[in-house]
Amino acid sequence: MTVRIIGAPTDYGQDRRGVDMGPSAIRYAGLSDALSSAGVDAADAGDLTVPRAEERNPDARTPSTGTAKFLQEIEEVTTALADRVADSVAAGETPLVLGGDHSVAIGSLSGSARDAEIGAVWFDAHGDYNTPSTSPSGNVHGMPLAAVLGHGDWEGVEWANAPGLSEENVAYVGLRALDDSEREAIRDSEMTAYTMSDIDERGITDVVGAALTVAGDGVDGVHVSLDMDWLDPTIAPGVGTPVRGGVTYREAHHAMELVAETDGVRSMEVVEVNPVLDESNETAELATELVASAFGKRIL
Ligand SMILES: NC(=[NH2+])NCCC[C@H](N)C(=O)O
Ligand SMILES: [Mn+2]
Ligand SMILES: [Mn+2]
Repeated sequence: MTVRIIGAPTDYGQDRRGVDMGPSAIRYAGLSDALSSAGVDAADAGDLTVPRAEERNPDARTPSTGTAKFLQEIEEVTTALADRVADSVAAGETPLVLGGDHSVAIGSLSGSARDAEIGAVWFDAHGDYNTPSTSPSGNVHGMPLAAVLGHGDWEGVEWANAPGLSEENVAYVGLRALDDSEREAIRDSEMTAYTMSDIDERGITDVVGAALTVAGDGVDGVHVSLDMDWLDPTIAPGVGTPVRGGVTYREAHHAMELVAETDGVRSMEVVEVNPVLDESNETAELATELVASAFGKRIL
């Protein structure tokens, strides 16, 4: 199996600078070697070209509601990313996107879903199901799932919609921080949502197994989206929107080991690593380890 590494060094989806350095931090943590030790061929396509915010639209950082900040920039980045991801899948590879903030998922998912039906497992503290009118922050990293599914204001926004992904094949794992409107929208949707409480009650093995089944049901493949704030901030401090009560080190590894066992992984992304907020690159190192587990690395 060839894993095609695609860096997406963008921070346009949120307010805390530095997450654009995520791809460097993850490579520096030894991603290629970790993938080789998992037994896959790693081919690094380098980074997408992302224009600096300072050159573009500095005023757009002013907090606002009723909007989606840097939407023009995000459209440019994610449409370029979608092409790279689609090309990689078409070449028989498995693309691995390195964020960047979670807005990159718009590109990963629409690229992976081009000419195909896919499912998605969303490992995240957050629902990322806001629309410009429901978002409390205007940050697009809180909206990518709504965008690709065409929910609310995102309906008919062609560059952002991924018609090959339907709600029935989306499963969240580890939710614990939802905005009120988001909570309602997720309940009303056809998506399956496993919260941290479900993990407490059923255990990680059961929950991840169920999520993979939902995502993989009747589709051509599954996209795995790993937001590093899914983990507890004590082990993954280098993220912009940390939330207490996340999964442990072992739960995370075991979840990724289960991902590797499915065989159906079509594409993956690891996002929200912010080296500026990190402690000696430990979040990037953990991201690297988890990716290796997701691609088959085993203890014995
Ligand atoms: N990918 C993330 N870290 N998303 C955090 C989203 C936080 C909040 N729900 C918002 O929409 O602003
Ligand atoms: Mn998150
Ligand atoms: Mn997220």
